[in-house]
Amino acid sequence: MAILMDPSEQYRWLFNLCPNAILILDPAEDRIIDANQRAAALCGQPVDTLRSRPLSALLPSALPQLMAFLANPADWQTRRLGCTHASGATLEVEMHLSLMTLAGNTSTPSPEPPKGRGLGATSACGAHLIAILRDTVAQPSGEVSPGQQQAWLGAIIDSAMDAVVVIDDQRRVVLLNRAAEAAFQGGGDTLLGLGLDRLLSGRFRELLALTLEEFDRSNWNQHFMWAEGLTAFRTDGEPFPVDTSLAPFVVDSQRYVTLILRDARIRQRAEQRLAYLQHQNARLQAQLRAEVPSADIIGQSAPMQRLFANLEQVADTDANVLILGETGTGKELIARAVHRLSKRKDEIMVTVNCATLSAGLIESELFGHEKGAFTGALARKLGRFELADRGTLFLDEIGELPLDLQAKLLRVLQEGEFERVGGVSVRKVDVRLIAATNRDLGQAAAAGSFREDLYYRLNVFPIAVPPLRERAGDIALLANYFTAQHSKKLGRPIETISPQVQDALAAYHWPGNVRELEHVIERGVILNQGSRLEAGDWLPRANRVITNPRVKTLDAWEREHIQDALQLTNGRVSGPQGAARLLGLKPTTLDARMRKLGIKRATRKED
Ligand SMILES: Nc1ncnc2c1ncn2[C@@H]1O[C@H](COP(=O)(O)OP(=O)(O)OP(=O)(O)O)[C@@H](O)[C@H]1O
Repeated sequence: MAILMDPSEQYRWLFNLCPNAILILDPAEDRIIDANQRAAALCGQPVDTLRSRPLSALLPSALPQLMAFLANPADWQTRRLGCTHASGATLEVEMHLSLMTLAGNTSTPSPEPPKGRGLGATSACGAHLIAILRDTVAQPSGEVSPGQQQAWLGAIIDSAMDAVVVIDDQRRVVLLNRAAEAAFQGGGDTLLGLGLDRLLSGRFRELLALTLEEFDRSNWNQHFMWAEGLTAFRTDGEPFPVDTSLAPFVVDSQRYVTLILRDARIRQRAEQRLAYLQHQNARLQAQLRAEVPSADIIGQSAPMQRLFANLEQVADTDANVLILGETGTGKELIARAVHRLSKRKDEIMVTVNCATLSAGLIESELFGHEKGAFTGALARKLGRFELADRGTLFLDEIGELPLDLQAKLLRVLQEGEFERVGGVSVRKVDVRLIAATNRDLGQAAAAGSFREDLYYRLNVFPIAVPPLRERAGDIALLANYFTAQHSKKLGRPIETISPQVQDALAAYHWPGNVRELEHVIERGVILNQGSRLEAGDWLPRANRVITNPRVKTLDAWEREHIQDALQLTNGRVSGPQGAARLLGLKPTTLDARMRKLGIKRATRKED
């Protein structure tokens, strides 16, 4: 550790740092002139008290020896003698004496002894003695002298991996550790006293100036600043990137700032590693999902057979796929099947539900953001496009994507390029897009709420998933499939479904499609006692008959239907007793619908 101080301060500092107890004695006046911290600790008295004590009280047995020394300094050897502690106890110490003239020269021993005899004669020639005491008894454990503490602190600062630099309020370097010497490639002799500005980039200097102003405003009270992405220069002018913390402190009314400089390349490497791990994590999660046997796609009806044929045709091309269909018809299941049957099956499939992300978040979710791009962007984040690189991105409910993001999405589809939020560099990805919606996108495009060019780009290969009511033949198949699944899961011995149940299921309109059917069957399995699934209150009631469809818009009908469901569930939206389950919708989808239709949630406490 290198340090810059004025000479008298430096003397005091070194004096106190010395691991031996030092006393400056005036034998003629029989008094102790000065003592260091170690001497104070050894004698058990503060320095000020020691200074006023007669030395005959502190070193009674030493007086004859002192006189002998003054008579013939050449004879002096290190002596063992007793020293009195504040408590009255006698300590065993070794004493080494040197002669000090008033001019400050020391001699050990002096070749020319002072003239005269005795204490008075010594004083007359203006000589003082330096007595170095070393206690010969081991230091009791745990007791650390201030000098030792200073030495330790110096060693600790030197062992820090980060560069530590202390500057005064003129920005001159007054202390630096070994790491700082290595970082700046200069020793204490070059750097101490140097204006630190010479080693900082313009931006760093500005930051330092602003920080000092800030410290001034806070009256130099403890305050901490942190900045990243700065540049400092080695003494040979070579730049290096740093992150830094700045902390002010005051000693004897002098103001200082400690700068801890960390090589920013360490952080940058850690960030790259984090990005890689995020990517790996997403990839492994996707693999895990793919390994969980996903529900087979059940369907023997003619529309489903046509769908399967289309799906196989498009899967191993890289064409974008648009899956259309009412809610709960199995669009996500189809999207997974397209990915599984494609060349990208060993890569990740990343899913984003555009309806569940707030308008403010969706851009950074899709495209990522740079650190500090907006309030709360504390770290760089990869977007779903980057995570899906080389794999598939499934954009569910794409009809809900805000218009401004539709333009950005179009650019990725056309050029495979985008920028992170708050970023300037263009990123390239290789992503296959599968999108799904239950809205009529063609109509939305005609009405201007969806970009026409994007619609055409997505609509290259549309797959329409038929609603359950158009494939009545699949209802029994699906009912058997879900009964077997849920019986197994719930440990029920159900093997068949009664004809009444089959009839009721076939007669129902299934507005919530397959999801609704699955939930109904699950309820039936829970309530059923025997080995055959029997009819009961759990079956859906007869369909609502729309007597005069022209008096109500579809939205009004939907609003009323959702409100009915909410009334039945006491306003509860999600969970097993929630309206979403009753309607065969995902809670997030129901939430989005309610927002769109202006239906307010009564309470949120249970969700
Ligand atoms: N043909 C099918 N065979 C077996 N299970 C199916 C089938 N179709 C749908 N399901 C099941 O129905 C539920 C709803 O399916 P999915 O989430 O794929 O529908 P969706 O059309 O994407 O719904 P939403 O429009 O609400 O996003 C899932 O549990 C799914 O496994």
